[in-house]
Formats: sequence, C-alpha cells, structure tokens
Amino acid sequence: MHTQETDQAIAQAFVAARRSGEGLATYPGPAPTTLADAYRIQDAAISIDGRAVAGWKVGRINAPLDAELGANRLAGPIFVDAVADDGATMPVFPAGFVAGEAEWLLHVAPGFAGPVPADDAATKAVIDEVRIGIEIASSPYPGINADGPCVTVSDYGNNAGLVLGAPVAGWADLDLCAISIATTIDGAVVGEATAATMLDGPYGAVRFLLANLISRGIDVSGGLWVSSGAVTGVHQAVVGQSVIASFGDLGSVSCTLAPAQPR
Ligand SMILES: C=C/C=C(\O)C(=O)O
Repeated sequence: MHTQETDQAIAQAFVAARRSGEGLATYPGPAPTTLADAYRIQDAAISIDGRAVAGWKVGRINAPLDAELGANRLAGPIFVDAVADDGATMPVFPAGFVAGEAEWLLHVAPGFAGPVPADDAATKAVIDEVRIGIEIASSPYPGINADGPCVTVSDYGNNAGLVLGAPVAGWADLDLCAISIATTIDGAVVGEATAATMLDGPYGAVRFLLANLISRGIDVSGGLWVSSGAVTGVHQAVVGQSVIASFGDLGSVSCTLAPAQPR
C-alpha cells in the first residue's frame, strides 16, 4: 500500500541515486500500480530535487495497459540543467537504463492560461516554436520500463535530458506526421518511422501534457518544452555511443552518451 511515507522514501531514493550517478539494483519500495500513486511519487521527487523544470517528456502507454490504467500516454519532467544543444555530451546512468529517442519538440508559449486546446489548430495557437530533437531516456533503475508505466512515471517518466536540434522553419504549415525520421546509433540505423503512428500526433501529446499538468496543480503559464514521444522507438544504448536523429530535409541532431557524474 502507498502512503505518504512510502511515496517520500521512493522519491528520496531516486533523487539520491540520480544525484550520485549510481544505479539502483532493485525498485526502492513497493512499486506503484496506479498512475495516481506513480504521479504522487513523481511530484514528491520533483519537490525534493529542487531543480527548475524546463519541459516535460511525453511517452506512450501501449495496449492493453492503456485500458487498464486509463491513459495512453505518460509524462515526466525535464530539468533545466538537462537541456542541451545539438552535439552535446549527455549524462546517463550506466548501471541503470539508457536509451535515445528521436522526437518532435514543441514549445508552449509563456502566458498559456487554459483551457486545454481541443484540436490541432487550437494547439498550434499556443505553441511558439518547434524543433527536432532527441530525448535521453535514462534511470538509475534498470527495470524502469520493463516493470511497466507506473514504475516509469515514478522516476521522472524515465527522462534524463533533452537535446535541442534546429528550429523548424514554417512548422505551422508542415504536416509533422508526414516527415520520415531515422535514428542511428554508432552508425547503424536502429529505427525509421513517421509520427503518424503516434496516436493523435505531436499536437495531441501537447494536449495530453497540458491536461495532465493542470490536473496535478502544476503551473503551465511560464512556457515549457514538450518532448512529444519516441517516433522510431525507445532505442537502448550504452555509454560512449553516439545517437543521431535525422528528420529528412529538416536536418539532423546528435549527441554522445557519457556517465552521469555526482552533483
Ligand atoms: C516509457 C517511455 C516511453 C517513451 O519515452 C516514449 O514512448 O516516448
């Protein structure tokens, strides 16, 4: 059973492991089995952590768990100090889980005051920038994804950073779901797809996120990045490897994975 004490203890253990750069061989407490419990742990960890949040990752919850849990996406914070530019070296947890994901990055403009937009046109109206990017998925706990979405949510949705690629000129007139994207790790193509496979697409991810954050009482008025979900897959990788996400004529964005250092 989850109590405030167990939530705090789990959150504390994840924050401490992330600060140390070390792994967590086992889940640090009773694993959450509902999204409500999982987001309470995430909220507690954000509060203990104390770093400013620059944006949020959105990930997919696949069938049949989407029906069981009552949501087909999940969210986790991306901290300001984990946002980097194209070509960056990105810290990850070598004893835990490590992956790179090609993603559309959408920025919700400062001043958003709700309500959550109802369709893509209304969603575009609250966005002031779109970029190509890479989400770094990494957690000190190796079972972070294998143990299911509630465990994923409980440790920041398995996020460890965001690589900001080039701004997309004329994004509002482009069909983001029509652009072929490829992910390459150490020179080998590990996935190719478009965002057409992703539920209601990148703008739908923004709507999900705004509704999720508002329901949790989180301020969404200051401007925030949305890393809208893995297009070509969640590609596991190891320290030292390079990840390149290619977005056709829009160009590519890359990073290299390095071990997290104590902070
Ligand atoms: C559990 C993580 C999943 C993602 O990051 C995703 O679907 O984008």
